[in-house]
Amino acid sequence: MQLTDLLAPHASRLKAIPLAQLNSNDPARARDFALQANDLYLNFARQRWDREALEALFDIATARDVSAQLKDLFDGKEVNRTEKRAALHTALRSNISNAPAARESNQLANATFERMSEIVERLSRPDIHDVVSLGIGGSDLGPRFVVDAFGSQTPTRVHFVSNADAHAVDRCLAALDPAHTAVIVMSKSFGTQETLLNAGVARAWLGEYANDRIYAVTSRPEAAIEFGVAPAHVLPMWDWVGGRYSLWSAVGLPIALALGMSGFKSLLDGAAKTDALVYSAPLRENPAVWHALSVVWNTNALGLAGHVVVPYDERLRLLPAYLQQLVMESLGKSTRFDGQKIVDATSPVWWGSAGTDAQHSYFQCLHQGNATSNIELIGVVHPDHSHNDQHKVVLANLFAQSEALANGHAATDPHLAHAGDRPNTLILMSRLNPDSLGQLLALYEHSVFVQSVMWGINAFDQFGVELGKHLAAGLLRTWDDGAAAHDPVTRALMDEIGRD
Ligand SMILES: O=P(O)(O)OC[C@H]1O[C@H](O)[C@H](O)[C@@H](O)[C@@H]1O
Repeated sequence: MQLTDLLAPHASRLKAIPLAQLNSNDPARARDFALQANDLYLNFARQRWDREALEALFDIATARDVSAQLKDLFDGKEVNRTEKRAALHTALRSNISNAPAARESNQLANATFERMSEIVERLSRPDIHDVVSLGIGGSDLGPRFVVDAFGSQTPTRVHFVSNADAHAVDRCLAALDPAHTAVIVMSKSFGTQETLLNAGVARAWLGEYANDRIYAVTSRPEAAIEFGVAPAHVLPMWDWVGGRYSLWSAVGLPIALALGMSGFKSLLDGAAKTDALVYSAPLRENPAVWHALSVVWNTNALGLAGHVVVPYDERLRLLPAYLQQLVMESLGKSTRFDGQKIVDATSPVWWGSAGTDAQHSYFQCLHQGNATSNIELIGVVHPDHSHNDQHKVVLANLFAQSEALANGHAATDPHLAHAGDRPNTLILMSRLNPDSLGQLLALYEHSVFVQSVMWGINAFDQFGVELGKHLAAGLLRTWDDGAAAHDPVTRALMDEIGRD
């Protein structure tokens, strides 16, 4: 049976009760619908659900075998069924599972960690001032986000270039000196167009320094060596780590360079704390399951097609971009494992940006537009600056927005009325540091996996990104004859650029 049908009786009951009333009728929700997950606090009381609806959701999660599937994930079973592989990103930071595949992967990860340490040390020499990381998607978004969050804690300045548009690489290199710069080419496949193009530009720019200064992280070392990377400069990736789950692997090298190995290790340790909790907690106490069920509820019971993430901390400004790939490349699918079409709606569109800036932009629409989105508000209790009064303003805004979205405001003038009933989740962390960030990111990863189980999706393939790449390659092959083989609109576009 479809989720929409299973949840429909609860949805119609709850759509008739204002969210403010749900909380005033049952004030204990404020505590009972909250969980502590190590240093993270999650509150789901402003979700438009009640105890009965939650029971139904947990029953569905039980029927869909969420606990067993989570165990399979950690044990290294072939959860990536279309590509017949494990997805063992948890083994990059935890050794919870005793399954041989998980153990073996954990050992490889530990050995790679040692090699990363050596490379970090080698690149910390005084004549290297800057390191440029070239990668895209999963080989860029995670490290870029974490390095942006904490800045460089070491003398090494780390830069990122991802886009095929060469303005990006030019702009980055123009500010650097080849005599004092190293380059890391990050590509699991070592076949990604954007990355290889930018790597070619960087290699030429490095000139005489190229041999000594190019490093690579890839699952195809032979391709990296052929490109000109010294074998000792190549760190491994494995097919059991998906790109968007790879910041815990050697793809985290830019993080290790910016934060030091100890900072990178703290990130891994934080993720391991969430792993341990998610692995052992019963469904009803499992933060990843609660989080996943809130997304499923909003999508399949309330019909919301958007999920907005607003971190009230400038350091987390790139979190929404990171989550967009993690979530939507994992769950933006409409075919089940068994090849059947999924009739239920699947992943909402995830988007967002840092608060308080977001309040002066699209919050108007969240408050008074037709409700289309679930909203996730994230706060950090203790800042790492000394402007405590200013920090209070940030937290007051976060709390106020959550209340306004949920409870609304009655007014006789309809232009001034706020309907409320905008569901939102609150996540607080005591402090933002690599450990707590690791905890948060692992929580999102596990929530994505639980959502995938609820929808019957393989969270670890991404065939949807191939068609566009394939068409672009075909266009390039026939570029000079006006892309004759393509459709009338593409031919009109080719004519248009040909006229310039
Ligand atoms: O690491 P790479 O092989 O260069 O892949 C980089 C990215 O590109 C692909 O097209 C996928 O959509 C992403 O999942 C991947 O992270």
